[in-house]
This record gives sequence, C-alpha cells and structure tokens, in this order.
Amino acid sequence: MRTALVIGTGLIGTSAALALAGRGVHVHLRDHDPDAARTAAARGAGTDQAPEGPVDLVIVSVPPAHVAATLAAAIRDGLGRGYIDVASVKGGPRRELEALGADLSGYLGTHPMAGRERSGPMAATADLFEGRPWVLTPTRDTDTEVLNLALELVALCRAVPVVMDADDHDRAVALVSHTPHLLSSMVAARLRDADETAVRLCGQGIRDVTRIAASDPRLWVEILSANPGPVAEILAAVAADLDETVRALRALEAADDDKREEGAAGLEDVLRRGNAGRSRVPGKHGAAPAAYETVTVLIGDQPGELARIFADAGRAGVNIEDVRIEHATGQQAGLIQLMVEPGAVASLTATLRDQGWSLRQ
Ligand SMILES: NC(=O)c1ccc[n+]([C@@H]2O[C@H](COP(=O)([O-])OP(=O)(O)OC[C@H]3O[C@@H](n4cnc5c(N)ncnc54)[C@H](O)[C@@H]3O)[C@@H](O)[C@H]2O)c1
Ligand SMILES: O=C(O)C(=O)C[C@]1(C(=O)O)C=C[C@@H](O)C=C1
Repeated sequence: MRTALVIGTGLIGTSAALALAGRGVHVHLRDHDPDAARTAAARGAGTDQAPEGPVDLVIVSVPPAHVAATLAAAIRDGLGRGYIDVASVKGGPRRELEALGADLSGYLGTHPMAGRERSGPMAATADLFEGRPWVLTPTRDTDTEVLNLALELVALCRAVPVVMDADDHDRAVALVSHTPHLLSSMVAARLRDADETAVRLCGQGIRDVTRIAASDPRLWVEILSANPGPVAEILAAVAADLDETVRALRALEAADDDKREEGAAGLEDVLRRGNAGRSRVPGKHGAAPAAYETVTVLIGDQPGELARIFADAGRAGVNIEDVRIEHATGQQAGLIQLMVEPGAVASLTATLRDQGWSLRQ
C-alpha cells in the first residue's frame, strides 16, 4: 500500500494513520471538523491536503451512525481502490450501505479490538493496535484486492487478523465489549452521589472496573444502538446473576444457620464461575493466558523511579511481561507490580533488594 485516506481523524483514525505514516505510507487526513484533521497532521499522521486521485485504501473511522453515508459518498466519488470502516458494530453499517444502493464489492467491514476511554486525535498512538485482534468480515462478493489491502493495513499496524461473519462478530462483541462497558458505567454511576469519605478510599479494584466508564457517551449510545438485541440478551443473564446474588446476600443476614449456608454457597458459585471465566481471557498479544508471578515493590512518586526499577530488572536479565501501578491515595508513593516468568522471581527479587528497593508480599 502506497497511499491511504483516513476519513474521521479521531482516536482510531489517527492511530491507524500514525502507524501507516510511520511505515512509509502517504496518508491523507479528512474530518468534518477541520481542526481534528489539522491536529492529526500536526502529530505526524499525514497531510490534511486532499489526494489528487484515488488512493489505495480509504479508511472510514467515523462514529457508527455516520459510517454508511460516509462510505457511500466515498465509493460514489471514487476516492479509492478499496474501502474499509473500523466501526465497533458490523451488521448494521453493511445493511445500511446495501439499502443506500452502494457497490459493495470494494468494501470490507473491519473492527480493531483496541481502543481507549479517550476520544480525538490527541489520544491516538501509533502502537494502539499492536498484538490486538483486528476483525475482518468479508463476504462472498468482497474483492480479493480490498481483502489484501486490509490484511496489509492490519500487518502494518502490527495487529492480528481474525476473519468472522458480521453478525457473529456483533454477538461476540456484545459479550466481550458492549455489556462490560455498560456494567462498568453502572458500577461507576454508584460513585456519582457517594460520600467523599467513601470515594477517597478508591483502590485498584474499582479503577480496573471503571476505566472504560470515562468514555464518550455519544459514541457509546451509537455503538449500543447498533447492537441492542445481543447486548440485551447478555445483560438479562447478568440480571439473573444479580438477582441470585442479592438473594444469597439476604440469606446471609438470616438468623437461621441453614439459610446462611445456602447464602454462602450461592456467593461461592458466582465467584467460582467468575474465576473460570476470567481464566479464559487471553494474555498479551492474544496468546493463551500465562501464569506469571507478581513481584510487588514500593516506589516513590518522583521522576526517574520507573526508569530505575526497569533498568534494575534489566540488570537481573529479567523480562517484565506485564506491569501495573497502584497509586496510594494522598501519599507520595505507590506500589508497582512486575509480572515475570516464575523462574525469574528469585533473581529479580535478589537484584532489587541489593539495589535497595523495598519489596512487598
Ligand atoms: N473508541 C474505541 O475504543 C474504538 C475502538 C475500536 C473501534 N472504534 C470505532 O472507531 C470509530 C471512531 O471512533 P473514535 O473512538 O476514533 O471516535 P472519535 O470521536 O475519537 O473520532 C471520530 C472522528 O470522526 C469525525 N466525524 C464524525 N462524523 C464525521 C463525518 N460524517 N465525516 C467526517 N468525519 C466525521 C469526528 O469529528 C471525530 O474526529 C467508531 O466507529 C468506533 O465505533 C472505536
Ligand atoms: O480499552 C478500551 O478503552 C476499550 O474500550 C476498547 C474496546 C473494548 O471493549 O475492548 C472498546 C470498543 C471497541 O470497539 C474496541 C475495543
């Protein structure tokens, strides 16, 4: 691929443009908000000048409700050799495009399974898609040329292509993305009017569960509106679990021993089913979940501390597989958890102790 046109230079469009531009593709940037295209260009994602002729690939990265009309106009104007979108839902936009009478042979619906809770070109990063699944939904009528261009885009973004049917994709993301998003918002909503004395105790658990609740509600109304049935089905199953759990907790308040035992068994059941589900979440780069050991270290909140601990881990010859930081509320310190292969724990802890770090259980 030599040239691309990104329409919609927000988080996803600018991230793809940064990855392509960084690997030598000449990228044109367009947005109905000229400031967004200018900002993306200023970040090195390409040029906001219009292309002189058709580009190799047109990448439509606008909110879901605008995808079909934007694609239909781009196809009608002959802006590219191939056309893709990156919307979080796949069945609806394709059906809308069909209804608009567009020629769909040069179009492929795609969805990178990577994102952030922030929007706009300033939130974009060139490595956003690295190691992440990128779903492609070809049909029997899809041109081989656009499929190859999309595969090249996925490779240039260092993502992992996954081919799926559009409606299967929508059912899958209802489970792994759309329902979790709503649940995150519902947990975060409990905090809105909560007492400050409770809120200041927020630890890592609630930060993990509510990160995505900071996302743009307008974008998510569009995503959920395009996938209501599958999301409602999963949410109804969650609601049944919630009812059971409330019953179990009420039983635990009873005076009767048998009732309390029943309540504890009900709670254990939901927690164990949670363990089983969590163990199926893939590890980094989409690999099977790995059993890493965690080494927890106290770090000061001052410049250079992270660099120093990473350098010391390097000195021990240890690869840090994953990392997590817990900030202690109101303190100039935090805990850093270094996830490493079990065989590396002894040499890492010895080196860190030698270097004066304070290790925690
Ligand atoms: N945010 C995520 O985590 C995520 C992840 C994967 C895929 N997606 C999908 O990517 C697409 C873009 O989402 P985003 O997070 O980058 O949103 P964003 O709000 O950061 O960017 C969207 C951009 O599209 C522009 N735009 C809107 N309507 C337009 C139109 N008609 N013509 C031209 N430009 C238009 C906006 O001005 C904005 O700059 C959505 O379809 C979304 O479902 C989002
Ligand atoms: O990590 C995040 O912030 C996301 O919400 C990303 C996420 C997801 O659910 O994994 C959200 C929506 C997208 O369509 C794809 C990815």
